[in-house]
Amino acid sequence: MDAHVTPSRVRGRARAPPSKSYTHRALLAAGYGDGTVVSDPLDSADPRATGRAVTAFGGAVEWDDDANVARVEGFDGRPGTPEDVVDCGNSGTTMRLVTAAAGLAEDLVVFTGDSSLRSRPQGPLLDAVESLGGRAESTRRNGRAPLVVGDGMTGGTVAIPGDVSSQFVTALLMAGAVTDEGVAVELETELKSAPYVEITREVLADFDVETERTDAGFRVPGDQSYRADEYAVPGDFSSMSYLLAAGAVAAADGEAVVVEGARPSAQGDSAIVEILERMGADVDWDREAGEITVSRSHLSGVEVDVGDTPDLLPTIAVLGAVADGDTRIVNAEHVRYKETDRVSAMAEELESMGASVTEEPDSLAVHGDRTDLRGATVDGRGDHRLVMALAVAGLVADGETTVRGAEHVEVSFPGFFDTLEDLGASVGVE
Ligand SMILES: O=C(O)C1=C[C@@H](OP(=O)(O)O)[C@@H](O)[C@H](O)C1
Ligand SMILES: C=C(OP(=O)(O)O)C(=O)O
Repeated sequence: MDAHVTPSRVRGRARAPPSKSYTHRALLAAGYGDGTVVSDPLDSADPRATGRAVTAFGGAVEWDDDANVARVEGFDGRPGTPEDVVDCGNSGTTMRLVTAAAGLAEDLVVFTGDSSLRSRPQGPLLDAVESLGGRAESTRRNGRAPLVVGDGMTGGTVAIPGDVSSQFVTALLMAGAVTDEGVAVELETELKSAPYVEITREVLADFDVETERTDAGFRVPGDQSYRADEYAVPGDFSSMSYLLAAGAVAAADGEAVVVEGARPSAQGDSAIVEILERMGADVDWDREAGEITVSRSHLSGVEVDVGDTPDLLPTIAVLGAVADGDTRIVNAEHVRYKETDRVSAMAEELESMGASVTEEPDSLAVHGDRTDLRGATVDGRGDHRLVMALAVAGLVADGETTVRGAEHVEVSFPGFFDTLEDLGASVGVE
């Protein structure tokens, strides 16, 4: 599907979808336990993939949209052997988290995913599962899915790089809690995307599972049980970033966009508020009410380190294209290992809208002074975050912008285009 966006002004209130990261973890934590009602879950393609894995392991997930809950029955600690291969779709979080879970299974589990997911790195996690006593292989022996995993990982100490994906650490902590020996993760390189491990630790604590930081990384004692009758998912700051960016570049004169569902949590991507502030946006976060208000103002380029916040890169790149001066997005190499290589994908797609950019291996600079955004046909490349960020750029580009692959918002923010339209944007999806 294509989204056609023409220059428009936005205003009004919008609710952020629930957090994808918290939903994945809550569903799997509930699966490790003996049942939890997850309220306000994100019902989108990626968490659905985690739900399918929990079911394949012998649990059950009932999505009740009317009651706005997912009722999860657990698989009681150790995954059973699925009857078929498990398809993780487009979801890196699912594949990483359930690979470590499958390392606990007595038999073998086969995981696959779409072509994007089958191109993403899994090698360090496979090596970790093997060194903890399980079996984990890439069928193509290239460190990528399809994967074959199982054989009863027992736990221990494992060294792992920190600069590929924090999801490896999350996966090992979640599975490690139910191993005999527990798991100590020693980081061989600096941890990127670190706040996501804190999200994990927050969710695990809410399920009565203890974890700790160590000098070398993290540790989870073994022989623990996951327990929570209910779990409530907070709003998603990565998804909010598109709505806030829309307000900052396209709010109507004297009006604002108010984003609801913004209660503080461990999400690193709440840094979008501070980034907007530094760029000169008129933004206010009422933490108690969970509301962020933003109006249109003159933006200036800044330097942003996305080491902790890789998912904000597409949003910041678009803000940089609208701002005056240079916006330098640094510490971004790990942003290349996502659904697409988002550093070069954003560079190329923004260039086709007339932006001047400089791409380096671990950074992206957008030269606002040399940029006049014009409408163009851009390719979302099957990547939900590219689609949403480019649609925001379309609000202020000269002429019509067509974003190809609009349906991929289904991964994390199924109602994205409706929400944008409700705010007054001129968008047609067909
Ligand atoms: O654990 C998570 O929920 C996530 C961790 C991050 O990935 P990496 O740790 O691979 O950078 C992030 O990009 C992804 O969208 C969600
Ligand atoms: C990278 C992302 O997710 P995942 O790793 O789960 O595919 C994302 O949502 O931007």
